[in-house]
Amino acid sequence: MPVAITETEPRTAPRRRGWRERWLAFRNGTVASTAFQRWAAGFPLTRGIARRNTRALFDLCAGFVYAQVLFACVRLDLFRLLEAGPLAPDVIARRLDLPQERALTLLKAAAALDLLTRLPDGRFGLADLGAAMIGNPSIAAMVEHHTMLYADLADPVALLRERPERTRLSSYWPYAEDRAAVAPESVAAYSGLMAASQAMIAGDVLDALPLSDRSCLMDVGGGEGVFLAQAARRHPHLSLRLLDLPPVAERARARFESAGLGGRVTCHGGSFRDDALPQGADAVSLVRVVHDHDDIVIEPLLSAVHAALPPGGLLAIAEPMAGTPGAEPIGDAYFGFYLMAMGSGRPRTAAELSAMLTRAGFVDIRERPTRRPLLARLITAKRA
Ligand SMILES: CC(C)=CCC/C(C)=C/CC/C(C)=C/C=C/C(C)=C/C=C/C=C(C)/C=C/C=C(C)/C=C/C=C(C)/C=C/CC(C)(C)O
Ligand SMILES: C[S@@+](CC[C@H](N)C(=O)[O-])C[C@H]1O[C@@H](n2cnc3c(N)ncnc32)[C@H](O)[C@@H]1O
Repeated sequence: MPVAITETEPRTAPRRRGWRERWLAFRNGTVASTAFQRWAAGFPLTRGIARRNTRALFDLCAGFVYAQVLFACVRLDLFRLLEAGPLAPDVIARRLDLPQERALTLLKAAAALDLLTRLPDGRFGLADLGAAMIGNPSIAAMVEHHTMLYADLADPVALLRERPERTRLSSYWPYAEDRAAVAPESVAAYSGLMAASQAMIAGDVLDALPLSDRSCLMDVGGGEGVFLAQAARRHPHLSLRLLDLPPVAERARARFESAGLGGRVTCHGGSFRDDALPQGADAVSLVRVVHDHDDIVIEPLLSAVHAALPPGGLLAIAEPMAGTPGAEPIGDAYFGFYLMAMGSGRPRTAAELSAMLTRAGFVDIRERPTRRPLLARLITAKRA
């Protein structure tokens, strides 16, 4: 069921501000006091909250360590080693070429993080999170990719203060650097990563996206075409178009040919910043594209999509969004800092996207719930 998009940003009613601020000042002063912290950690009615807060703050301090435990598991291919079943620590140590006590340190850390489980006989096997890594190999690719992100975030204050000309991530995503042309060799890495990780979201988005009454879908910034290939299989009546930078569109063309879909998809190489959009589609998708770009790029793009659609034409925006209930750190913290390091774009709330769509002339703007909104949410809009 589509749902109305409402403002999720906190609003403070001016009349209540004085009361709220006084309460916050009292609360913060109390929580900051070490005497109160000690008391609350012992008092039966506050003990649970105090322990949760201590743990939450500790987890924030330790996040990098936890991430590096996962990174070591990925680098050593530990999850695949355990796919066939649990193994004893000395066997694992030999297979990973690690000293026994170091292997045990890793195994115990991974078990503490719910990646592995330790059986009563001392062997280690996959737990839920480790098993999920096997089913989604693109998570491992993201974990490897994070070495670049963490290098850029080594001095977060410098990143916040200055806008560096170049970062590891801006070189990785060359279109973020606003270069006139993007070379074929510079798109292979990011296109491959996007094609792999698209597998995690295409199904969720297509489950929620009504396409049965459409005849032609154009995926703008469609990468290597993984999203369109899934759309093609679900909707045999649809004709399909993909627009991406020329070297990416070329990779998509090759992928469609080898999947036997060459006859159904037209690939256009061009830039949505500089070139007119191809005409003729009655549905357009922007999957993980809007958040990559600043408003100065997205506002004209939405107007161009509006102009390229016929009356009643459908636009779909799918991406992780800021302010997603239960996933706030993914939008505002992870993608906020990721995109800042990349030097282009920002995570937007559904309400912000909705306002941008209204300004571009779209109507009937609604959110269509997806299975895993933390990975991708979907907003559709129509040309009147
Ligand atoms: C079997 C029985 C009886 C009981 C089991 C109980 C049960 C129901 C357990 C649940 C088990 C289960 C189904 C677990 C599933 C877990 C899943 C699916 C986990 C998925 C995790 C996904 C992750 C961690 C995704 C990470 C994605 C990242 C880091 C994406 C980064 C994206 C980037 C950097 C994109 C860049 C593009 C740009 C530039 C911003 O546009
Ligand atoms: C983050 S990727 C998303 C790819 C794909 N939609 C997905 O979700 O897997 C953004 C895509 O937009 C493309 N792109 C960036 N700037 C572009 C431009 N000016 N014109 C056309 N495509 C562009 C990139 O080449 C890349 O394929």
